[in-house]
Amino acid sequence: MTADRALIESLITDVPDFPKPGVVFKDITPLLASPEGYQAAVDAIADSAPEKIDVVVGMEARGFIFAAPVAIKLGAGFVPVRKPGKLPRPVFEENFALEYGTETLTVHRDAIKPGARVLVVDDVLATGGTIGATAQLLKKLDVNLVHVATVMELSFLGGRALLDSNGIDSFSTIVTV
Ligand SMILES: O=P(O)(O)OC[C@H]1O[C@H](OP(=O)(O)OP(=O)(O)O)[C@H](O)[C@@H]1O
Ligand SMILES: Nc1ncnc2[nH]cnc12
Repeated sequence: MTADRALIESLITDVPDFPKPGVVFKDITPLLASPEGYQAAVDAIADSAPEKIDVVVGMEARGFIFAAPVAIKLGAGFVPVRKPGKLPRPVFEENFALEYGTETLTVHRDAIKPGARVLVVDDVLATGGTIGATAQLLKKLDVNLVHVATVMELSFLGGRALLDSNGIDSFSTIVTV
């Protein structure tokens, strides 16, 4: 394990039974509060991009925290995928299930030019519902989803299967538990 990966892993804290009994919540706030840890996570995600990226997509809310600095670092644009009722112009939307409930994600219908090379960034891959729904939104926008990167993967929840079924063949994560 590299020193950066060990640092990042050490700064993510388990919180049992949040937001409901039986869920072990991975709290990234200590990582964000560490200048070295946060920088290392942003650098590792930016380095994971396999080719030139036009647009980095981040999902509300924790995805924004990593996706926006990665976009700046790559010289790319940033496009938010948001929860319902937040984007002011016409949207595409997708409903899905996650570890502790159900959710809907939306994106502006004209957010990204067709064919643009897109990197999707989020904090956690758990069931894969969030990334799967985002991939469906990006299909509607007819863009080229080049790579998906997260800070952490909860491998016991099997999210990779949903990535596969959504045609995502390029995925990386910094920490796997
Ligand atoms: O792989 P999945 O099962 O979809 O879970 C991962 C998602 O869950 C969390 O978001 P959450 O919906 O809790 O919202 P937040 O970012 O606003 O905290 C996390 O930030 C990921 O986006
Ligand atoms: N266990 C977990 N910890 C943090 N974020 C999550 N998103 C989905 N499951 C999660």
